[in-house]
Amino acid sequence: MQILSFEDEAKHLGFIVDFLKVFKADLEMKQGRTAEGIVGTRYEINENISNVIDFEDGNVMEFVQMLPEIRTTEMNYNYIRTMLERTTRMIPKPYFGKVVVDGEAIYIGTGTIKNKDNDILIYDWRTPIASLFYENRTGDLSYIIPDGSRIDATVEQRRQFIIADGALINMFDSDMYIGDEILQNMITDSSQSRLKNIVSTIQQEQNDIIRLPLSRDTLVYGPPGSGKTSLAMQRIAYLLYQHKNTLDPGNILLVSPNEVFNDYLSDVLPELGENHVKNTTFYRMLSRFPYFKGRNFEHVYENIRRLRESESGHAIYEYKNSLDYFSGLHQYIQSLGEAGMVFRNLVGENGMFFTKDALSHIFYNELGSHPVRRRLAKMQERLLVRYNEEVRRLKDERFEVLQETNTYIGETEELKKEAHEYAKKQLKVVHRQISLFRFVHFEKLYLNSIRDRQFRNETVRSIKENDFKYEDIAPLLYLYIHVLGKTDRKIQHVLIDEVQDYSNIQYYVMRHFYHKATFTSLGDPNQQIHPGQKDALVARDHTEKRLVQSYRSTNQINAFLNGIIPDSIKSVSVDGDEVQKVSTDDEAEYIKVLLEKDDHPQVAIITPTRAEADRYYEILKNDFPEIKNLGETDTLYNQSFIVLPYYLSKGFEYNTVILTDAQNYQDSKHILYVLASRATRHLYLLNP
Ligand SMILES: Nc1ncnc2c1ncn2[C@@H]1O[C@H](COP(=O)(O)OP(=O)(O)OP(=O)(O)O)[C@@H](O)[C@H]1O
Repeated sequence: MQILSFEDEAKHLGFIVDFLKVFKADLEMKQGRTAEGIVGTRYEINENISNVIDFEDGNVMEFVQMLPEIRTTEMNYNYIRTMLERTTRMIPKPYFGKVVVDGEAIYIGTGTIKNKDNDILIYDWRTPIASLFYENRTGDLSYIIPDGSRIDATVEQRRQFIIADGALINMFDSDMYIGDEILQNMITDSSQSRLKNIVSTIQQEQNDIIRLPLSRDTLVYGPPGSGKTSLAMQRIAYLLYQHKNTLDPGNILLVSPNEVFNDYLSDVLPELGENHVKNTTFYRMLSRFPYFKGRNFEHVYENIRRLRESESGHAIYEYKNSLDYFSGLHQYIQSLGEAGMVFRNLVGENGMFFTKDALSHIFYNELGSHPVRRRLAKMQERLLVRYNEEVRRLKDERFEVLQETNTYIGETEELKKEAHEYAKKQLKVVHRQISLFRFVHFEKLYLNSIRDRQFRNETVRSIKENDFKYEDIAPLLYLYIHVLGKTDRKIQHVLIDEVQDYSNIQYYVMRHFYHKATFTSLGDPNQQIHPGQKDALVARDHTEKRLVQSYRSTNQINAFLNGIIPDSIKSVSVDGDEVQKVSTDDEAEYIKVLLEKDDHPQVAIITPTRAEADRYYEILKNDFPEIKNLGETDTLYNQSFIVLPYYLSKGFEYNTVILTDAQNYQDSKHILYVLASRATRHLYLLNP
């Protein structure tokens, strides 16, 4: 094998950059021409055809004949646009890696580029053969092609490149990640935002997970900084590439603890283009069902705060999230076909429309042979028929009254309209109850599922006050989804980040609702910051993977983390300052002096309460005008200087982290662990 020197590689890069530039110019020209073509065809259609479509004349046929041509031109246009976007993006950095496989050089970048003869000049990192690069070693290896078969290959060389503005800066022949300079540079580069595109330094254990088949559920556990969120993103890009004919971004859902991921995704994965992957939170699932509109549910943040700040509330929280309650709820749902379904009276402005007993009679006696969800659907149909009859009856009745009292003559149509409006108004509430299935009393069903009397009474009280707790969301959704058979069939893959923060019942709500989807769930049991204890996740038929290495924080910070939870992290990072434990009477003053003295590119001041975050913000905002007080529903993620209460820090990463009043976490080692692991370079604990 001939080993290319730096000069040879620089020459090759020059050739590729020139090729891309010419390719780009060519695409721009084609784009112009295709756009003109589309405009021209549309013009022709507008001028000659659509104005006078005439079946006799035959120009409909002419139009139909033009359709494939229009479609091909538009597809062509879209293809050119995608290629142009890709080429423009790749000119400054066409590739980042190379493997020489059985004598052939394979250059790897963020998209595939071919020349006119269809030779591949650059391989997309998601192609099967590019997988060899991420094995991080040379020798006899193999990779898997889409039909599932394994191809043996001898990797003779593995090379990484640092390229900027189309010029070769450096290159490394590397077959081990230890001493991987590019990875080290990336880890220590604090100038970047939280989530970087890690495509050029994906590690072997991460690569294995990214490339797991779509058809199986996967559960990934790994310590803070092991790249779980990053690899969730890369996995999305990978799956979309692998299944480009059957999967589009709209078929993938990312469930994360906060709302910021849409911004990340388009920033981090430019290869996804403009197409957006859907992102949701568990809480936001509620808004999919208008049944729950008008009910006030506690947010997860309020829930954590309430439980941390008060002695009470823990027992009921734990009860409702327990496997015991969940299995009871499930059995209860199974038995509803036989007995126990609860209905509401349907009452309009003018009195009773349908009693709950009558509804129950229909459900159990008239429709008793059908499955529950079918019965309810049929009941809804029948109720709507009854509603229409009643509207008609009320309208006629009203029309008569209006006619008798009306002093003008000849306005029958207007009177009919007025009577109709009146009738609909009388039954507006009833119509809403029917169409939203509010004739089923889900709150009552929920209460009946709570066997513990005291918890049941407590729940009755909070429901009466329209003060639903966070832990009420999952059982209510579970009931609603099961009883009515509601599912989302569009989503084919769900990625749950921070899965340790969900209880079994929450997890199964998602499993059942997205029942066509397979799941990749990622988390870390050591990072559960919710104060309530819960049973471990019971996930069936999962491929379970564990990550061990952590790429975020300095060795000193990782050592500190291992001090909190022994042997939890394997550090592959760099050395930095010692973790600072500071005793001070005036924490705010200490922070001011600290931040004025040195340049800290990104700082997060993490406080034990919301009130404290507000207080620090007030104290610091004059001296540091760029400071931002992070709110509970903010979606920003790349602020250089923020103050935030601890429960909002999940998933963030900051160059410098300052924990105020750190003695607050003395008895909550998991929280301290999460907070300390947000720091990449500098960690200060004030009054620990
Ligand atoms: N292979 C890699 N190459 C370079 N950087 C990496 C790699 N894997 C992870 N990182 C970096 O490590 C940091 C942590 O990654 P990420 O946030 O994905 O970890 P996580 O496991 O989700 O952490 P946490 O559990 O604390 O939320 C990020 O800055 C990420 O860019």
